[in-house]
Amino acid sequence: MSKILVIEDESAIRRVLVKILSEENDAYQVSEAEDGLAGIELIKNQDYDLVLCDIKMPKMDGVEVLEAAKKIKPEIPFVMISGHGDLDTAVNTMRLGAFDYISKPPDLNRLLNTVRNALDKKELVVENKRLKKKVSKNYEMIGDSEAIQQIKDIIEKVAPTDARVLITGPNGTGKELVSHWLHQKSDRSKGPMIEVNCAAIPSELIESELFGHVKGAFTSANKDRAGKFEAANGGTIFLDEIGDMSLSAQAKVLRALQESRVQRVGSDKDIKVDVRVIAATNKNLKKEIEDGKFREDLYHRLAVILIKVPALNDRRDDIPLLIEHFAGKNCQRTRKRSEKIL
Ligand SMILES: Nc1ncnc2c1ncn2[C@@H]1O[C@H](COP(=O)(O)OP(=O)(O)OP(=O)(O)O)[C@@H](O)[C@H]1O
Repeated sequence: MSKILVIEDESAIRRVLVKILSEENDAYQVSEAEDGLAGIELIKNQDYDLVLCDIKMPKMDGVEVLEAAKKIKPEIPFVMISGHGDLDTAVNTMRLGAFDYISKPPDLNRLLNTVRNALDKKELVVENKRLKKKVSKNYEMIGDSEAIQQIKDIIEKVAPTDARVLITGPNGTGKELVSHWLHQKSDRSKGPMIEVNCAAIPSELIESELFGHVKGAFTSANKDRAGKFEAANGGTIFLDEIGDMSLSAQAKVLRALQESRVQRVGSDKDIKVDVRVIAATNKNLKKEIEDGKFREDLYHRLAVILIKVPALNDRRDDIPLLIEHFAGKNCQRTRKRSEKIL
């Protein structure tokens, strides 16, 4: 069922619109308001999937209705109805967030197409929200221990800055989870989050993977290819297991960090990139530096903020919560009833 509201002060046009829409589809449930004030009251109290709104009306005009509705229910698409003298205003309302406009007298085909498109868009917006919620649920960080609280506090403080972060801790302790939240809570969250597992890529391929290559740079390079740094432009790159990166790749990453530029393998052309770097490792990088396996200058560039995720052994209070969480998830997946275990 799609709930549509028609706000129009000219009763003849309002009646025509309500009739056309109600007869077009049984799933359209159409309500009407005879002016902007009555319309905005209905929008406040009901959930509409679409509003058709006249521009020129007494008391509160269509632009004011649109602006007020965007503040309280921004997800509702608006289709503006424009008369003779207000076509320019109709075009301008698109900048204020209107989905589209139709002219009076309404052309049947255009009206129905616009209504269908607007309803589709609403569905997509709602679906998108639902999926985002689901994704963030999958990334929920469980734990009440002081260590986890501190990590959450640091994430809140550091995420909105562009500071580089090095996350250390044993395998499986949630380093990737921390990197996810650093990205999600940053201004870059609308940009890409590109993850590279440096340990999983053979050392001879890592440079091409990170920085891309040009055709002919090596035997299998049969076309130009962008690397992960370019793909992460405007967002975040997560270099997981950075302690396993070769020294020559480390040198190139260092240059990328210092100059915010990369060069594809086989090319000497600089490409500017705007990328926030988050790295993680389960290795003791200080020890790796002593052994000559990790560059000290790179360490200092990466560890502007250092987040240490402790092993579960050092935060045993979190174990029952994690057991409940994973058991519950498993029950959901297998559609079994979850029971309290501990
Ligand atoms: N505190 C937590 N709350 C909920 N799930 C967690 C938590 N810590 C870890 N997990 C889950 O455990 C799994 C491993 O976590 P994650 O990949 O973040 O660890 P990691 O430290 O990056 O591991 P690795 O060193 O192997 O890359 C993931 O499925 C993650 O969602």
